[in-house]
Amino acid sequence: MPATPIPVTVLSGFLGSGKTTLLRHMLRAEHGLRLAVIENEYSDTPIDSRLLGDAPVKVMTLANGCVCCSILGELEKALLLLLEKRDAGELQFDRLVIECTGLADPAPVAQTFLATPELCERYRLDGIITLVDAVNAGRHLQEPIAQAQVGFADRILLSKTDLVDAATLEALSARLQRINRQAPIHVVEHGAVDLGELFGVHGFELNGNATPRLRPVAAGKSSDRIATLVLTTTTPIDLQRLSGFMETLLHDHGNALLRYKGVLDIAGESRRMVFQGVLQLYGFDWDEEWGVDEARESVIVFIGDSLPNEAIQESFAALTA
Ligand SMILES: Nc1nc2c(ncn2[C@@H]2O[C@H](COP(=O)(O)OP(=O)(O)OP(=O)(O)O)[C@@H](O)[C@H]2O)c(=O)[nH]1
Repeated sequence: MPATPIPVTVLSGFLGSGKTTLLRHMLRAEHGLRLAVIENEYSDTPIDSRLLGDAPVKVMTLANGCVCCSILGELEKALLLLLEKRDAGELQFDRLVIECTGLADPAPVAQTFLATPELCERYRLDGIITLVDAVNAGRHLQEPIAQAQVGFADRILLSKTDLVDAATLEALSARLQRINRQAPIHVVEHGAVDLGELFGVHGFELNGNATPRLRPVAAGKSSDRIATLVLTTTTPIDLQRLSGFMETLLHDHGNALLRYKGVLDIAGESRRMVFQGVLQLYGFDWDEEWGVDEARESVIVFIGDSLPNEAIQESFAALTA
């Protein structure tokens, strides 16, 4: 029987946003999970300098049974090494957390799990968690990469909220929610947060989880590069025309579509169609049937980078015209 894939959480967030602080909390928390952590960066924190030597990958088992792995360079090598050691009974862990560097785009890390066959079988990308530093967010979010980190997230965590007033926090939450209307926002206090909110996200699975859940946003227009675009219609959509629409969109803007999810009412079909994707990688499937009295509605949510919203809305409207 194939082994159950190991769930993987990618931890992203701009420089100094509290990733290491959260990791420490994760490694200390009494959750009963055996975590493996990959620190995908070179930094001067004590844990790293102890781990890094000449070897590209160093693995250390912590006192509580968690595994900490530090790499210089290739993530794939570290992932395969962890599997090898786990299969040989040298390491035990049932969940993996990968800390990205503050300046990194989390997409390549996520794509490693979606596009590398040996890794897809043994690991399951569970979710991307992005930390946002409430004190420095104004400055950080001027950087497109910091906005992209928010755009890719399944969960957004706000750190250092103890240092800002309620109005600042509210304005920041509204801004983040406009960038990414799908991800719930949680406060993390010096790394402390309910881990139940962060693990078991199933953010990249189609069945039961592709239906977009839109968070309410305050009125106002987004001035950020990364923003959420929502397309809806109550008219059933022709499957072929939909395929054409998606193909064109992916061809023209594939690299700008950070995350997207949809549930669709397809003409002549009693089941709902669900799909989701990251950049050019996407999958779709037929899901449950629509209920007899259920109001059918197609909803697609794109979190995109500088998308021509009006043009996309027009071509979508033309599908059912
Ligand atoms: N006041 C306050 N400080 C915090 C909080 N979370 C983290 N910090 C502090 O913020 C600083 C940066 O935290 P780190 O956990 O090192 O951040 P990081 O994202 O790992 O940083 P890099 O790896 O350099 O990108 C540290 O001094 C933490 O103690 C918080 O909720 N409140």
